[in-house]
Amino acid sequence: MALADQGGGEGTGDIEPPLPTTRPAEYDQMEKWLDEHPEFVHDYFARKAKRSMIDGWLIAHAISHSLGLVQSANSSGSNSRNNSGANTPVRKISAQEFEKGGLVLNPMISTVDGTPTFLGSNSSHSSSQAQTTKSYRRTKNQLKALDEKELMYELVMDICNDLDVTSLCYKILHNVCILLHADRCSLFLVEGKGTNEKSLVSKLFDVNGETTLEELSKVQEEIRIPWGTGIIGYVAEKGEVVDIPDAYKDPRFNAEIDIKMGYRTRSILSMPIKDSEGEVIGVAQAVNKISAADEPFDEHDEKVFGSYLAFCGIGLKNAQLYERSLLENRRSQVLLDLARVIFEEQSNLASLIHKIMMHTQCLLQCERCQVLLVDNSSKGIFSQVFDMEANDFDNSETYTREGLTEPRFPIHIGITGHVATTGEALNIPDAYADERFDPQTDLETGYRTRSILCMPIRNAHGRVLGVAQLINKLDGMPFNKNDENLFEAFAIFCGMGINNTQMYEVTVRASAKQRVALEILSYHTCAPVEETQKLKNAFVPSTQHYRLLDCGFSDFRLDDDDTLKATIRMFMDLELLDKFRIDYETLCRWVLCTKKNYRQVTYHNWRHAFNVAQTMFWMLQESRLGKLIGDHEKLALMVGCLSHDLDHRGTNNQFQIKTMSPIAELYSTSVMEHHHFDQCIMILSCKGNEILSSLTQEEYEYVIQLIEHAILATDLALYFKYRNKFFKLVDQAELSWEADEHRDLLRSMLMTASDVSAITKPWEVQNKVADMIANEFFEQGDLEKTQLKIKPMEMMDRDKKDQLPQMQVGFIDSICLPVYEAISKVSGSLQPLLDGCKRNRENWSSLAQKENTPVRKTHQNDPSTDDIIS
Ligand SMILES: Nc1nc2c(ncn2[C@@H]2O[C@@H]3COP(=O)(O)O[C@H]3[C@H]2O)c(=O)[nH]1
Ligand SMILES: [Zn+2]
Repeated sequence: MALADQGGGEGTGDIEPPLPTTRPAEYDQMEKWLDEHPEFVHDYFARKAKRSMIDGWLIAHAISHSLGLVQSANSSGSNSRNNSGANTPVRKISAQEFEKGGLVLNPMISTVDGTPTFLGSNSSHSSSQAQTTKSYRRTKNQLKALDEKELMYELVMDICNDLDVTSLCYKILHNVCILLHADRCSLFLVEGKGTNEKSLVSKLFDVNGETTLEELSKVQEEIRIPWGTGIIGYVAEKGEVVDIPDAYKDPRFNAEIDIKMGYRTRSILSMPIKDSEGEVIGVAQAVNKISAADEPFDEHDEKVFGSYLAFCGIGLKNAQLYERSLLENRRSQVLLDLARVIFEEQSNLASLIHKIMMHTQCLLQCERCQVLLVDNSSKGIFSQVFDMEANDFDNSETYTREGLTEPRFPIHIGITGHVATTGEALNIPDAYADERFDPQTDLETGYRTRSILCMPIRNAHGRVLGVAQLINKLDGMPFNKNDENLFEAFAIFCGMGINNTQMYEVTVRASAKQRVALEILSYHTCAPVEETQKLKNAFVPSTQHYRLLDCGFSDFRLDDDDTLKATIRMFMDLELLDKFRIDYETLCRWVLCTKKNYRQVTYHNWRHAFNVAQTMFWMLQESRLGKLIGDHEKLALMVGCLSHDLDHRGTNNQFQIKTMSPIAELYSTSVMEHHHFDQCIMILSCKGNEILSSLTQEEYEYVIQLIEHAILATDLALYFKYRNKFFKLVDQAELSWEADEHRDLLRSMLMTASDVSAITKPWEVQNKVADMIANEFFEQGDLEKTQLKIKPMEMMDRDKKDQLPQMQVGFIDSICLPVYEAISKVSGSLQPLLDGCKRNRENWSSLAQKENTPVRKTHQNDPSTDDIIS
């Protein structure tokens, strides 16, 4: 292979400038040099060859003998890239390959449950491993010495293993000459089976015992005989033998061929060749029996001929099946190649269609190939029209790939319109004879449309996306069944490719829109400058002042500004600003922004987040945990607490799922918690809010991972999942500070302990907070009743309000006491939380007794309760 022949493929889209038409002398020198240095060529190719070059090579070598379309490197001395098909290796395949022997390949698409599929059921023959074998053949004289039985045996053996149709036909004729002592023999094969246009085509004509196959193939012209015409047509149609002693006396005999060949036909013995099912697949004809007295063929000859052709029929059928399986294989290669191109090009519709058209044009060899896309918004018109002519291959500079957007024309006109509206494929041999054809464009352009093959392009759901149309086959014939089959497969690939590309374009747009939305959002999320400056300049009172280290702390006395300053105070006391080089103004902005991103819901608002952070602060400062928990962990826990319910909507995870909210579409478990974390990240990455910006990349990733873990841990479902492991470790005194998993578990438990810490507060505080929680639950319950028309769980049912005390006892028993008991065992200084929780249990319990209803272990997230939401 000459490298110059294959260079610069179109396959990957990188078009190289065309080389000059006359090949400069240095090219020849260079090529000579390359020929002499194969190692260099190999090395160069291995290092530098582009994908397109390799594809070109593969295609050229996979189907290298396609009807003269392969440009030989040294043919006419010109560079092949300037010939038709420049830049594209696909030019080297032609649909005519598939016409070989007049075979119609099976349709490529079968239908499974109404869905088109390429997986055919006709693969039985294609798995054939058979090869054409070159066995030893006896000479003519050796054969003549055999008796008739032996001869028949030899001649049958001679053909039984040959799977090449041409060589097999040659052998058959050669042997028939010997068997029948005939001067010449011919063989015709049936074409167009299953159609109304069956005919007989000469495979080999006038073979005598002497001519070789090579000699014959050089001179033979194809002779096509219409079905039922002449002697051959008669034999095929009737399936009968015809024995004619004197041809010139038979009206079916056509003397023209004798005149052309300068030959005199006397006797003829013509016989059908049938396959194993008795169907005529060809006709063999022996001419002029060689005998001393010019006797014609006799009954005995008929018998011998008949017996031999019975075997030939089977052999021929096998060879045809084998040939077809090879072609099907080759066709699969072509389609695979197209599939690769299509799936490589997902981003640009125009370029994708250009590539598809190029492949189609190359394979189906027609003058024009068009793809018309249906307008998505106004279904009655084609929005884009792509048009490629055969000579566009030669004018790649002038050819524009962009689809013409003007003029838009209505779908209801002409052939394309018919296909787009009905979804029906059309194969029109003569456009002007079809009333649906609109000759207007021909009139305007002077072009003459003859044959048209037009197919709908559909997406996976069967919606017509557009229409693909081929005009005028280059060989002047109408489009045939094979063209239809191939083109249908192309249309399916087109549909997939166009669909993918359109989806990709939609996704790109959606993503751009989302980015715009995020930009706007982050502008509004951010704290206003004045507020940041005010907070930055404000005096931050001490921990004592805010009683932040008071276990019974409550935010009730504090106004919003105080909650902000108290938050900053906690960061200061934990020395997080110094340790993580957090810019003070950035911290102020971040705290403000975090607060702003809590909604004004009844319970899950900023105040809740602030209280949770305070409990965490208290635990980190007051207990021995503070010494064991690392600074990065402390930072993550504080950021985690403040962010853990960001953008809460006052409704729980189950509600998101039941209402199919967009958040539930994003996540299937810990739905809201994932959203809280996403919001946290969004704020942390907002300009001016980057409190973690001084961390190294590694530290940053670690802290973010800890924050995520902390926020997700506030999903009580996860608390239930992991707590037993933790309780066991604590009970068996096996909790180890060295083990990452143990630390993870501990941090999770601390998050839960902080999250539900209102339950540990003095009674007035707990009572008020419980009321807030209950009210938020009732609000969700109201929504469930009114919007979802479902019965809410008791805890959320306003009508069951009176049951609050026993439900609080249930909540304490199932969730709170176990966690406080466990963490008090880890650090004795956390005991006040447990004590507070127990005191509140007493209070709720005595209230429940007053209500005189049994205490129920009820909580939405406790799997041990009956009321767990399904
Ligand atoms: N029944 C009840 N549930 C509570 C109480 N305090 C907290 N919770 C629940 O515990 C959950 C902890 O995580 P969230 O803050 O998301 O939501 C909280 C409520 O669902 C309470 O006093 N009573
Ligand atoms: Zn919470």
